[in-house]
Amino acid sequence: MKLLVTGANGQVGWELARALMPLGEVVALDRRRCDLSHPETLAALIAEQAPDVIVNAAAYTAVDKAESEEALATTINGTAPGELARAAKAAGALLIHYSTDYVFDGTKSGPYTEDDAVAPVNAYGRSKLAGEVAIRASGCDHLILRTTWVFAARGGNFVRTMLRLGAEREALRVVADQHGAPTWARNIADATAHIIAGAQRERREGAFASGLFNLTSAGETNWHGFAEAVFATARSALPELALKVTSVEPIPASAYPTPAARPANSRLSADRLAARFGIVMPPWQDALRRCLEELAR
Ligand SMILES: NC(=O)C1=CN([C@@H]2O[C@H](COP(=O)(O)OP(=O)(O)OC[C@H]3O[C@@H](n4cnc5c(N)ncnc54)[C@H](OP(=O)(O)O)[C@@H]3O)[C@@H](O)[C@H]2O)C=CC1
Ligand SMILES: Cc1cn([C@H]2C[C@H](O)[C@@H](COP(=O)(O)OP(=O)(O)O[C@H]3O[C@@H](C)C(=O)[C@@H](O)[C@H]3O)O2)c(=O)[nH]c1=O
Ligand SMILES: [Mg+2]
Repeated sequence: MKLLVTGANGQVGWELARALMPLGEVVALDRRRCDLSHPETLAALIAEQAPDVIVNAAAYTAVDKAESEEALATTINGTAPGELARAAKAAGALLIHYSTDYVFDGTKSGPYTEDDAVAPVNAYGRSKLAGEVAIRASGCDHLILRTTWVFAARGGNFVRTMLRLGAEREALRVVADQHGAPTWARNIADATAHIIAGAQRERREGAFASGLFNLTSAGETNWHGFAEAVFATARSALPELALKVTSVEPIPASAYPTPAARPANSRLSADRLAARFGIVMPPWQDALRRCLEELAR
């Protein structure tokens, strides 16, 4: 089996290059070799590579910047996945694509299921929704995996931002009225490998159906709770990191103005993924500890 990964230098893309190895030949392309801001180049690239599976881990993920660059974000997150999907259809390949909790407005009280209505409140969310719609319209075999609050030992993410700020400042203020589940890129990649193996088995048996699945850590918190857990875990897992921070104040989002609005509820139900692929993701606290232990090494 030949698997083509886009966004090879991203949090998830980096982990995929390792996690997919047991499944076959992995060709992991970074932005330089596969640029989603030029969707018109993708059909030829896929035809030439002739993969059995395409895993699209490339995305425009700068949520605040997307407010002033919505056209570019939409090209990368909307138009390009549509082109990959049409190329996947032509090649008879399976497309795995990642989406986000930010397709929701966050007004639901419980966890969102895959059947809940979408209503993005920011440009990034609209661009990611455009990608989902374009993929569905292509008719290729696909699985769209919605994840949330991704972190990893490398790359840009909230954990690394908190470790940097916590080493610089004594007091931090962090939003406490946005709720979700931090998800480790490694767990996403490992789950993806398991999902691909299951999906390819289904496709061989003629039992495959394309679909949408939530893929997030078990448990929930808010950004303030996550920040406090980062510092508590770092104090034991990363003792050599001199943390200055002594106060982490919980604040409402209204006291932390940002260009992009963010949903208050980002919690996603994990039931559909468990039922189809038998995957139960670990609690976010366990993933955080393992990630920080890795940072220490
Ligand atoms: N990060 C998060 O919190 C969440 C992410 N997701 C989704 O999960 C998926 C993986 O995200 P994640 O790994 O966290 O994101 P990252 O931001 O860590 O990685 C995204 C990668 O995409 C690459 N990229 C950006 N623009 C282009 C382009 N024009 N052409 C090709 N590659 C490009 C970046 O390249 P470069 O390294 O050169 O900048 C980067 O390597 C995405 O679909 C994202 O929308 C969903 C929920 C939460
Ligand atoms: C740095 C900082 C952030 N915050 C707040 C801002 C925001 O509400 C929250 C998280 O900030 P971030 O900018 O890290 O989060 P953000 O970039 O919005 O994260 C999102 O990224 C995209 C790609 C997704 O798909 C989402 O699932 C989600 O992970 O923390 C504070 O309250 N205090 C701080 O010091
Ligand atoms: Mg961000």
